[in-house]
Amino acid sequence: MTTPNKGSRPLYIRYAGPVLLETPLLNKGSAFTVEERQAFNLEGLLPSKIESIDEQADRAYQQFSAFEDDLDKHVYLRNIQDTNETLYFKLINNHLVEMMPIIYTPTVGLACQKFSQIYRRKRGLFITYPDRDRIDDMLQNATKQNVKVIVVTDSERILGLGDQGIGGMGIPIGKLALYSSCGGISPAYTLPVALDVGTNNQELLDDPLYMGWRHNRIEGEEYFAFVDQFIQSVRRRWPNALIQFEDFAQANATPLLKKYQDKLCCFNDDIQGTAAVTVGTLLAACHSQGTSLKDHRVVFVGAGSAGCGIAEQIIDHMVADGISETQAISQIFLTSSKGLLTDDLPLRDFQQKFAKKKSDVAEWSSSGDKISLLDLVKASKPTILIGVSGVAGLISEEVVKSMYESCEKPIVLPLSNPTSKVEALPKDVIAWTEGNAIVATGSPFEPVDYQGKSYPIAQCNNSYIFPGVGLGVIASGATRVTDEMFMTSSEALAACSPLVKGENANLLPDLGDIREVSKYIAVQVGLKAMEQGVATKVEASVLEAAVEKNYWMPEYRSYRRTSF
Ligand SMILES: O=C([O-])CC(=O)C(=O)O
Ligand SMILES: [Mg+2]
Repeated sequence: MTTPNKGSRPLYIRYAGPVLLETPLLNKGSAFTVEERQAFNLEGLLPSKIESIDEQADRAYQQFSAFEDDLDKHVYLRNIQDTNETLYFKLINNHLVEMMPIIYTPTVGLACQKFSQIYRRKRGLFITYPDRDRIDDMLQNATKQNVKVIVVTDSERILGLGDQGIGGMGIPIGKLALYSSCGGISPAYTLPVALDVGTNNQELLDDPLYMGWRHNRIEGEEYFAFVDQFIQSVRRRWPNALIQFEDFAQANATPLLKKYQDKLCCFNDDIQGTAAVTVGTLLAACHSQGTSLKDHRVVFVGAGSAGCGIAEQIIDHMVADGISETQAISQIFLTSSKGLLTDDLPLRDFQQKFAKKKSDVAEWSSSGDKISLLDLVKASKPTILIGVSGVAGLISEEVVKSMYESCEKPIVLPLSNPTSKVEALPKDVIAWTEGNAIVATGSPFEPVDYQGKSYPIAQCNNSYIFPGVGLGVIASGATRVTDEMFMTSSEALAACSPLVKGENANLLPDLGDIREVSKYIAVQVGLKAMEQGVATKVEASVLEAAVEKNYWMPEYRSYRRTSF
């Protein structure tokens, strides 16, 4: 990576002595120079050898490699993050492919479940319901002064693991680590937030070590009023900050997005980010097959906000490809535990438009009652199958084989996270379809060997999207995140797919290339923001330069002392 950094400019700082070594954004540990050690009262506090960041990273990598257990590795890395953020990101950048599953999906899921057991040091803000009248003060206490990106969760639906109380804080921390390592947004500008509205997870409530508010979840009007208090405080403190909603339960995710989408710079990653990466993956798959998305039939396993969000974006693309919205909707089928969504079932707002007329499809049911996934696959002959249910194993051998009977090259995306929740294992899908399926998953999987051939499994995870979208928003100064900006991010991702280069290449770019991909997405998203009038218009070359300029790389800056 050769991106120029603004790192050569010295930084004027107020801290010295042990406090400087305890400030993760500023600490350089053994890399403090002789002059800095003298100027900042550090003499005697460190071993004498002055090290480079590369030497430090080599030592840290050796220590990391000595751990066998992934959660231990996670704790180790989190500890470096809380001690020296520059070194943390240097290490992650040097070993992104190996470390991403440790700092993010799937290990972060376990870290959330065990948050109170593995807790070491403070990071981010915990905003607890009983303190709701002091949120302005709490935002003043944040160690970061110039916050540009906030990832906030209320932890009610952490990955596919459900309510994790304040343990959900692991997710904003993990997502923001990717903002910095993949999206080049300096950690000085990022803030993870956990809204502690209680938990309904009895195991946590009974756990003496649980560190959150021991109370059942606040719901309804009080809940929405509390979230609004938080949002309004953020607007007062950092009016231009981008807010990413993460892992809210379905029942709240869509209303919150609808409420704030047009009023502030925000998005919901599980709805819009997941949809964008999925559509990007589908576009890449279509491109490799020489097909158009508008000619596909899509079955969803799971009909929550993520599934409906993906379905919405697929429809937008089908319409852009030239078919009517009605036609597009007729090619999309969503199933929940009650089978195919039909108009005789109780439906959430966001599910309504996808429900089929029961009278039109009643005969598809083999039981005379609900239309099961298998019934649906037999009747609708899908070419794309997407798992967003959070339930392991729902995409069965029978279902995939039945799909394969009427589709030579099925596209199968079991997307649920973490790995333990995946709807089907890639190796099974490949075997059930005699090596003919295109498979992508939400969590990382090793390539599959089938009959002497290796099949790479793309990780269709929103990490391909949100860092680039965030960088694009910041670099362009966008004030809103529109649906069209997400649509653009899908197309930009698909344009980076290496599959076109060879039969066995991966559907999505290598993680090792994710920084370049994020920059490309950022520029496209920024241009779209300008086109839509939510960012000030500049030449593309000016935006490209802004993306480069905003792209932070983990290198130490030299320090000068501010006069006191
Ligand atoms: O975190 C991930 O890997 C993807 C995601 O947003 C989710 O599953 O909630
Ligand atoms: Mg999420």
